[in-house]
Amino acid sequence: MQQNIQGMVSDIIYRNLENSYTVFEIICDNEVFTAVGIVPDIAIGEKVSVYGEFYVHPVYGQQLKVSYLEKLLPQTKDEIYLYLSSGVIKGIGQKTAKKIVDTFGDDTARILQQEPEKLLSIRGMTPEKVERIRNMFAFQKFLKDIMSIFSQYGLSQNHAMRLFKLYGFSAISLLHENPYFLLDVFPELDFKKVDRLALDMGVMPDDRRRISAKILNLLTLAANNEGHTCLPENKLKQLCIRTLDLPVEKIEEAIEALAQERRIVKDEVDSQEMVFLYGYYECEKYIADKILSILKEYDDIADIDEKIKQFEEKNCIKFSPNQKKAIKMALTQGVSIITGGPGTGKTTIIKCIIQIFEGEGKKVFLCAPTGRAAKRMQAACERESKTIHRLLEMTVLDTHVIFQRGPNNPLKCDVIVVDEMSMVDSFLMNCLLAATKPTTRIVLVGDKDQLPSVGAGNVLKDLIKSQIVPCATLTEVYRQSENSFIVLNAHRINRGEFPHLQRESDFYFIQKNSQEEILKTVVELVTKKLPNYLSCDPMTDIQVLCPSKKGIVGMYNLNRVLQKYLNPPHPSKKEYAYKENLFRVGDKVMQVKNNYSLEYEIVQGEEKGRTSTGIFNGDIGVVKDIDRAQGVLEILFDDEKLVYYDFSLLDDLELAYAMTVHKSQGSEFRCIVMPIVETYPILMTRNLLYTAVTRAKELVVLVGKKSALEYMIANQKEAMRYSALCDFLLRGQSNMQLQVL
Ligand SMILES: Nc1ncnc2c1ncn2[C@@H]1O[C@H](COP(=O)(O)OP(=O)(O)OP(=O)(O)O)[C@@H](O)[C@H]1O
Repeated sequence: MQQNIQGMVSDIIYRNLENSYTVFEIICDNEVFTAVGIVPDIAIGEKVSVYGEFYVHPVYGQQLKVSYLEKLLPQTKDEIYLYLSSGVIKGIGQKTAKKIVDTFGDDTARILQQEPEKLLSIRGMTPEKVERIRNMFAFQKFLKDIMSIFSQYGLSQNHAMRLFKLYGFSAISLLHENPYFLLDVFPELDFKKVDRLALDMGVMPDDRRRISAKILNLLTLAANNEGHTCLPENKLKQLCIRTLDLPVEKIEEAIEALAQERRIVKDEVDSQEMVFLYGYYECEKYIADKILSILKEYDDIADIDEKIKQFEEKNCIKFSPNQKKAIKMALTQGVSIITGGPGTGKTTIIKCIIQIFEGEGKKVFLCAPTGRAAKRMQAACERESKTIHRLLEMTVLDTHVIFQRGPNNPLKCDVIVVDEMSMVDSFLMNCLLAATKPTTRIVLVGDKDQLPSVGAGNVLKDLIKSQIVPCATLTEVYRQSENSFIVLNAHRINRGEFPHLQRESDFYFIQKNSQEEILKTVVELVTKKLPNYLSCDPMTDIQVLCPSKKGIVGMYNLNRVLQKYLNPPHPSKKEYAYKENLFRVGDKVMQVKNNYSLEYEIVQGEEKGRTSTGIFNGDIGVVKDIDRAQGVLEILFDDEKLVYYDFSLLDDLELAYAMTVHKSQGSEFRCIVMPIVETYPILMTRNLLYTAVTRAKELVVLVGKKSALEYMIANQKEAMRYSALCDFLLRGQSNMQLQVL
């Protein structure tokens, strides 16, 4: 229940300067309350009125979670003196404060708020100080005005303050001009809340701004949450009608107007009228056009068969005809795709291709979408491999990501090999191709049956589906030893067959029916049995992968329980509690959002001392230290990158004893343990199970219900993605053929 407390700020325990997250104490009727929240700048001694809910924090006890803080500006002479002399305004101390109240007496409050320029008559006051006073009062008024609107609609003070940072005082007039601009700035806001606000502000239900905002918001959420680069127009219209309750003609008019303004694009894909956000349309169109323009056959490498033979002899290997075909294709085509499941020889083929290209004096660049995948590629190929972001020399300017490599400064190489292509989304593919010279050959390698990219688009599958880009599909499995069932079972699962189970193997299924039993078994395995069985460190070598985040055996609960066993509290281990998470020195953690500007220093190996930026979604680290005074966690990512991780970023960090299968893409672990439970059908799919199983190098243990496992293997329904790349490729090719005729 919302409570209101009015009192004086008596202590500021912590304040994050970047996001204004503050822990502070308020005295009210001789009682001290601890309050936390994102609030405006406050000083000890200030009078405030705070609104929020009390809750009991597991470590710090009862706290008020502040949803709105209003400064109660001083009114009387004495209050103003106390307030100004507290140092709340830079450059004004006790002496000046006294002069101000002595000069203006009971009129001081009015002068400060309405005519601060009159303060210039006081010795020591400068125009800058007057400006600071004016701004401070204006900011308080701004917050009061905006919160008087926001608070009725469940919109937070945090959003109000972020708006101020972006637009200053003009945020209010922008809000009045078009309340829906809030959704452009914060697409994650609930449309219904903003809509209620707008309607109450006088926007008519059939106002074009309202309909346009809904259309853009639906397309943005479809891309961010489900990976669609476009939506069928009919579906979009229905979704709009359902929320807005307006006739279809009104929605059609808004779609046309948005298309005229080039904020969206309408185009027919696969005989269906689709609607795109302009950016995604451009991305997919560019990818298709660029691919078509670099698709060509090269004949500059002589005696390919002989060169492959030399590689075979040197590496004591005999390539299958299919593998040889894949190698020749990559050596002679402008763009090519090599796809196959685990152990089908993709890495071996990449090595052969690189050696032959390099033997011809060609410069080859290797890259992958994630740091861990790039590292694995580097180790396997014994050559430098970078993340695509690093290859493109990414920098950040005012929170905008900029790639130094692009059409005017392309990558200087003859060949680019991209591994783990299934994880590359439309945006990244677009940027990579933009930085590729027309004469650079591109070899795309990946497993098409893995989960698709987190970001919008369906790049690898669309490229394959088009049948325009030469593609080799590897099916024979080479990595097998007598007792190894991981690879064998991954392929069985991929074919829809139940895994082969036998004692003394590296693939186990432990049947447990209730969620409580599954939880108990997973915890026992990770903390006791498997570390003994594999002689390994459960922190680094064993990874629990969950289909879902919630529930008894969901990621959140498993993390809480496993932390208790694997990194229990100790007086020597510093802790910091943030929202539902408690971070402790020694914890295994994971970054869950791309942060392009986060700085790190390499502290191990050849590159020791190098500094750079960028910690990405899925990167795993260990908390090395916690400095509450500075508000930072020291985290070592990927065993080598040391980051001073500001508390303001903690929304992007999770415990990683357990992680979702989606987050594990592109990573490998010695052992994976996976609870198998009945959950949402969309999370009980064959390719989710397949992705999980293929993460393990030495041991797979599935724990749960047999019927749930059978359901997953049978459920081929992948989350469907709307994208247009395949269609654009086909269309582009037929246009080119028409031009030739
Ligand atoms: N033609 C072949 N004959 C014998 N062994 C082979 C052949 N091709 C590949 N191998 C071997 O099979 C194993 C798996 O190959 P590789 O690592 O290249 O597969 P992969 O597709 O990259 O697997 P993953 O995706 O799991 O990394 C390696 O030990 C490799 O030496």
